[in-house]
Amino acid sequence: MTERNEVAVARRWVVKVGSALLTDDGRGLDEGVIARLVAQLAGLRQRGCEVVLVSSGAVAAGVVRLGWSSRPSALHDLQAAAAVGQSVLVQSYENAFKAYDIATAQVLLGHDDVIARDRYLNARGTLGTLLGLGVMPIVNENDTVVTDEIRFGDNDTLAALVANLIDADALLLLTDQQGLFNADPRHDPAAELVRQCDVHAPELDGMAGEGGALGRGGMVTKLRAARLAARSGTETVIASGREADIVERVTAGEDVGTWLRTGKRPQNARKQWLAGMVRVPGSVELDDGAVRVLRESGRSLLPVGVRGVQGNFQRGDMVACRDGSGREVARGLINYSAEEARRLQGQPSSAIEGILGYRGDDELIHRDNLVVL
Ligand SMILES: Nc1ncnc2c1ncn2[C@@H]1O[C@H](COP(=O)(O)OP(=O)(O)O)[C@@H](O)[C@H]1O
Ligand SMILES: N[C@@H](CCC(=O)OP(=O)(O)O)C(=O)O
Repeated sequence: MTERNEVAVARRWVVKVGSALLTDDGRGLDEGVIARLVAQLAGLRQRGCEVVLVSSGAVAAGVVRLGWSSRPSALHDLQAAAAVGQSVLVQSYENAFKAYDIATAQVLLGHDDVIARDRYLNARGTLGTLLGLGVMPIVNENDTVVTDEIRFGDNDTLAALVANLIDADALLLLTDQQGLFNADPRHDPAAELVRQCDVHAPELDGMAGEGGALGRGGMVTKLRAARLAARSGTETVIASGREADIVERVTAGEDVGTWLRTGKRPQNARKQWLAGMVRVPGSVELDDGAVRVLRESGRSLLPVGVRGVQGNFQRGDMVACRDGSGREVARGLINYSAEEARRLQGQPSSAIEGILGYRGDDELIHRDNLVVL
């Protein structure tokens, strides 16, 4: 068993492909790279893994499709290019995945979708459903509407947030270098590849440099992304998308690229992250049965087990769950507003539609979004 076994056991993957790799030295999409990548991702799926693809390349593809000679600098031109190029990009992927009988889904996310908790739950639900359906989600930033202040800019950060969102076991950042070197190899020919390191090791900060002409963030954002991904216990590997069979080799646990180790089990880390959320605008009081079920069987909280609702909160807010004596037994992200929760308390989930007039989630708080204290 190699040390990379912790990577090889990963079943849920986020694979991110950067512009530097995809875009044929700025001349548009490199269809050869896309075809090879898609073949490998189809293979990963065949081996029983779930995959979400985060792909850059919209702006570069749009610039070429519009017949422009270089990447513009004005925001609206960049957004127009992204809108045009995104169609080209997903069309290329859809064509390529079709050969493997895999349907694709375009998922465009912005900052609010992964930070605001109601949208967070929606994005999480949709991605989970797509994975369950065997579809390949292809994620990019919603470049057309984001403004400078709130854009991720680089897709490394977006990929890490997607990894948090779906509790990915591992994140693979494919770029144009073999991995993270101890200095930028473009400027230092003696630079050596870091094969593995604790993701939080401070010495990594001095090694990671800026990106090239095409990519946006360089290794700085890849390192930051690996640290973000570690919050949900996700292991990160940075590797070269130019190397043959790279996806297969990384996912099989071969010692290739740079492995940034989290050193923590996924579930614990995600729960720690949830537990660390500071704003708790309300609480629900549970009956004894619900307290027992949460404590002993780690199940979801259903409306039927709730006796009272305090405070004012929205869907997606963190809410404390208290026992009859007011002691906090758990906390989690709630699926309904305070006003709705008040109407649902004590009721069976089958009554939700009749009470609210729409069919929401069966659970008040799903067990994946619940931390028992
Ligand atoms: N320590 C380092 N090790 C490897 N690459 C580095 C390092 N520091 C900076 N880089 C640069 O980061 C670039 C990859 O990032 P980037 O251009 O943003 O690509 P992508 O589009 O794949 O995200 C590499 O081409 C490399 O020149
Ligand atoms: N959303 C942008 C990608 C931003 C970008 O270049 O990211 P990356 O190459 O991953 O650093 C696009 O599709 O053009």
